[in-house]
Amino acid sequence: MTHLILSRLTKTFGRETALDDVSLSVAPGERVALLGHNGAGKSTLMKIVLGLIPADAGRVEVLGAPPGSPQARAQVAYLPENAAFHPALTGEEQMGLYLRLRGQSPRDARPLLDRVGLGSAATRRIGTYSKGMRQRVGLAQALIGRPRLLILDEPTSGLDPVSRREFYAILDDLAADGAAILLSSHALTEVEARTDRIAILSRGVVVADDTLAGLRRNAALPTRMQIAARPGAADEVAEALQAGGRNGVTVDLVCAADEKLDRLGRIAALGPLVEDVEILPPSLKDIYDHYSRREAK
Ligand SMILES: Nc1ncnc2c1ncn2[C@@H]1O[C@H](COP(=O)(O)OP(=O)(O)OP(=O)(O)O)[C@@H](O)[C@H]1O
Repeated sequence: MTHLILSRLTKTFGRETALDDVSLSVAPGERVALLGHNGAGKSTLMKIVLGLIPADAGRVEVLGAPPGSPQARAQVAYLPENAAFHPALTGEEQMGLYLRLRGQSPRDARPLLDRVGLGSAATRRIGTYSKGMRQRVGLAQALIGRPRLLILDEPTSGLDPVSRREFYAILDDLAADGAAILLSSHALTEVEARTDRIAILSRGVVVADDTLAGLRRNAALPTRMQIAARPGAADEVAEALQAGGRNGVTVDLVCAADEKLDRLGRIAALGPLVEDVEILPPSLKDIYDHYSRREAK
């Protein structure tokens, strides 16, 4: 069973179309990133999945049940963008509170905090935690009751690369245990690490839904090459390759994705005139901009 199915979802607020014919699914064990600019519709989509607001049209299935139904709620966890905790409570006390609210023993607080790497800070007040640590409290809270679908709203924004990696490592374990994960973000650089699929929302429309490799391939953006010429040979190299840019001994070349091998062949044919070649593939930002600029289909 696919854990989350959205089919032809539409939601408007007055004259504002927040979601326009959105279809998306997340299978067990899959980590899907939902990317989009401010106002693209990410939070609206999540609120519909959680059953907090209704869609105008379309179908939503959360673990085979309607969103917000007791069956769905029992198996769905949510981490809001700015999860707030009581600063005077320790991590353990705060988790104990959440556990009691879910009808579970507060004794489970410690193992949950251990799981997100907060075991050693469990008895410290949350007011003294860093942003990364507070995000982990949020994740620990989301893990209560072994949810099968996790909805995480910008969980990695503001985290440093190490915290982000550790966060993804926890998500890896959850996915390996069969949970489906949908997380939102503004930036491809933040989710590139370890998600299985990336869906890009632009003005309420899904403009791309693919693996990062697939997005890269389909965007077919130009590749840059920096060719280090032998001292004194830059002009000759630039001319032979009909390259525009030149910076000292380095010749810059921009070519279409499908011309890359041909260009490399020509560079290799220059033999000793060339000392080195650096290939700079399109950046994640270039790829994201390519899709998010694309008009709705
Ligand atoms: N309750 C509401 N009333 C009116 N308009 C709303 C409401 N909620 C969302 N919108 C509008 O719907 C659109 C999508 O908003 P949404 O919050 O889903 O975007 P988002 O992708 O989550 O943005 P952000 O990254 O800034 O959180 C926006 O144009 C927003 O102004």
